[in-house]
Amino acid sequence: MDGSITKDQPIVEITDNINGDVKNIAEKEETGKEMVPPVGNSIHRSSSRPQLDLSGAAIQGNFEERDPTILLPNQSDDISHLALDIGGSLIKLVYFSRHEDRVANDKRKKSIKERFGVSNGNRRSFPILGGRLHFVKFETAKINECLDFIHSKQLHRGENDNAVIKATGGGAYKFADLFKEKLGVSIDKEDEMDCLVAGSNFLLKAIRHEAFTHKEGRKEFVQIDHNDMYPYLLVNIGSGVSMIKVDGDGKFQRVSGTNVGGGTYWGLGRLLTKCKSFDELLELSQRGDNSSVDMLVGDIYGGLDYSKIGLSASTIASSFGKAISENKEIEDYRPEDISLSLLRMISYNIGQISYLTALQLGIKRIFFGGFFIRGHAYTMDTISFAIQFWSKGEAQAMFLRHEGFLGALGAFMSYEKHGLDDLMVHQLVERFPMGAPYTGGKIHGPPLGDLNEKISWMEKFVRKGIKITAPVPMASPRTTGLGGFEAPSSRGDTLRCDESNLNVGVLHLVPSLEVFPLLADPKTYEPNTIDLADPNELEYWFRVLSEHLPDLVLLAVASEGGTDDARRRGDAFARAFSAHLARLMEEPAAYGKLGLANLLELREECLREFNFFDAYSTIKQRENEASLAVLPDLLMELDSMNEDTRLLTLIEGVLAANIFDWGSRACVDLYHKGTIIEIYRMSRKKMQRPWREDDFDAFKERMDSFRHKRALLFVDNSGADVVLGMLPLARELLRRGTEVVLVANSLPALNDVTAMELPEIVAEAAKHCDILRGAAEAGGLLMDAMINVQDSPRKKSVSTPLMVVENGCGSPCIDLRQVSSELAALAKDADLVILEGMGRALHTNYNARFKCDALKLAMVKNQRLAEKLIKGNIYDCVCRYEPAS
Ligand SMILES: CC(C)(COP(=O)(O)O)[C@@H](O)C(=O)NCCC(=O)O
Ligand SMILES: [Mn+2]
Repeated sequence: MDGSITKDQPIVEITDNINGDVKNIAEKEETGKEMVPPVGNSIHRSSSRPQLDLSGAAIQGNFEERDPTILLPNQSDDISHLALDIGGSLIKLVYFSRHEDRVANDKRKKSIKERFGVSNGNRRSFPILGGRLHFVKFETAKINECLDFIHSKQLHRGENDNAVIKATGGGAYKFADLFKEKLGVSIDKEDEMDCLVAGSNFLLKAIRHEAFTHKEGRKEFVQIDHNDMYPYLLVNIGSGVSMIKVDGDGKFQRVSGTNVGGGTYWGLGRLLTKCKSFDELLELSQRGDNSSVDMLVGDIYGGLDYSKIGLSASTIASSFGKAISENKEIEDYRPEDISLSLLRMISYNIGQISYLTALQLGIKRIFFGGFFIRGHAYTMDTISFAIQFWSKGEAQAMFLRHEGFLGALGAFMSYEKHGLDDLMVHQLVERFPMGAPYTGGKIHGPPLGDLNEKISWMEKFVRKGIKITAPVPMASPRTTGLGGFEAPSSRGDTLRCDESNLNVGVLHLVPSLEVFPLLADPKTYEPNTIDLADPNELEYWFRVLSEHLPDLVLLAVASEGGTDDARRRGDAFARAFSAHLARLMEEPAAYGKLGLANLLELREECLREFNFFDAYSTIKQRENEASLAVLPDLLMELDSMNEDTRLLTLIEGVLAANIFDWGSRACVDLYHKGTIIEIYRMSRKKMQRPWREDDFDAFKERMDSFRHKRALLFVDNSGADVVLGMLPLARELLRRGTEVVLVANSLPALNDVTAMELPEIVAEAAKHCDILRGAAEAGGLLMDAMINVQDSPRKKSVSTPLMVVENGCGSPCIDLRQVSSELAALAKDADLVILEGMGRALHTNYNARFKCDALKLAMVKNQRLAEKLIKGNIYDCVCRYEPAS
């Protein structure tokens, strides 16, 4: 076949091309309204939940914009969107935004057509978003900032003038008049316990990585079984402490509590150390050594353990006990030591009482919440230790990532229509944009969603020479285990953009997401083949991603015309992504359980956050054109083969063409050495069997003896990968009478082909192939894309259909627990799944089991992964066939 390929095109000259090739695209604004195409009945969620009413939905503004505002004329307007928990020291806000907080008149709006030279036709090009749930906090002392924030975002605006905001906490009473006076809204007071329980139940049910244990500085997420969740003890540590036995939704009883809580720590701490804020006091404890204040077992036993009753020498015998025997005044003690001693005394006490309460009531699970904890490692370790110690290892403390927002979330849930009560894990996507959550008071993060302010804010940090790390908590303390705590490690000179240590991002509510119905066991499905728990692994992948960053920024900036504005955004993107990496390097579990797929997705999200929609658009287009030019020759050659040889050649072709991966450093280096076609040829030549993992014979046997009804082909990269690899394979399946659905990304990621780009590519390919033309017509693909196809008789098609569907994500990987409802609907009749590429077939689904036949095809383009996963080498291939399980 080598000889038959005639058209060669240079593949890359990265630096030359990036800046030279990209044309400046005129900015365009459109204000027209277009109807959103109706979503097919088969994929409509039926639900009792009072979710958004999408009937009659219409785009407001530019239809082709990425996440256009969608007007929902039939959605009742009283949908709740702000709730508060006004505590003694902090105000917590939960608010809902129905669409992205974007500047209404975004100057960067460009039509998809203009940008990528493809037609959008009347296909849906965006996910319909339910909305976003934001978590924000303010110091109560700075309530005016909170009021300003609400006002600036117009969160208090109901449709009618006498708007009501749900609120809980003492401040709901105290500040009701102020809200009326300043915002003209009434506060509807909700019971605090009701709210805490509602918030906690929601979180435990709806967020996958919500509850975790924290021992000796290590966080581990706990999978909560929704069918075996109750009863549990909820310990809410605010100023005081409440212990609530929860038996179900709305079913609970306050069973105990203690007046020694967060207020005690802060109050005593303020008196004893002169600290000005709770966070300052907590910060101080990081550098403390409590042994100078506390009386330890070793102090009593001459440095020895009291081993007979299981007490090590470093166990605290009496908090502050040393102060009685020494002739010292308060000034003689270090405030750091006092703060740590206080923190340990109070945390330990709460842990002990909680355990005794749980024991008395026969409760196995204890969850801790409340803003006292603040994601502070030392506090959590102390509570965990107390429970571990007193239960002799039988019980363990669990913490909640949204610990401080239970009340506010519960208040939100108390609106009659909130749309949350029934939401399920797969319909929520948590994202971590820079500066989220916004924090008022002492620390000013960038206001959410305002890109310009966000960039200026980051630039300010850099000018001051301060390192930014992304939101969330402090470094883990060094502890020595049972009772023997060493001094907690200091946070060094790193200033976080959010000192308040919140482990929460923005919750995207996407009602249209579904669990992929062909997963054999969704409960045990784990989409991260590499879970990065091994620190060496973590460090390696962090380095790879950091090293990739400069090239990516160049591409991203070029894709936006290389303007000053693009450069500024590129810079901010690089800083933001590096900050996330630094944050996660320090605390890998900060954003939930971390896998490689999460990191790769975070990078794409971060690009989008800074308005880089498709950094690889030019490369994708060039490679598509080059590959389409040689496709007719390839198809001719395939047609000259017999069926047996053809199937093998096709699988070889898919594996060979998977080499075109702009996310792999090794491959990008390779592209400097030849044209697309040269590299494709070279790659094919190397395709000697057996491949490192080679189930081809089993697959072939199945294909020879069984005709699948419908195959889902999860496609990967643009250019040769899809055009010379997956399309010819799709054609073969069609030829054998199997319906084919090409499953592609909803949003761009690296050089992956998107669902929006595919019809055009298929149409181009169909010009040279009757099978593809008939199938694409039958699948409704050519309605708008085929306008250029000449001489195509418009008779009613009887061919096996070829369809395209978006997968619901914008990542180089795929988490099959959250796919588009369209894909889920089409999957119901499918009996073959083909996953292609490293991201989807290896990083995420190498170990996934399916209810139907599955084929996983990928070239491994990373030496380390090759060694680890298949005990092979870079450019080795995987052809893993697994019959239905
Ligand atoms: C991002 C990718 C998963 C994309 O691979 P693909 O799915 O396109 O085959 C892959 O390029 C990757 O894992 N890159 C790691 C970085 C590197 O090896 O340089
Ligand atoms: Mn890819």
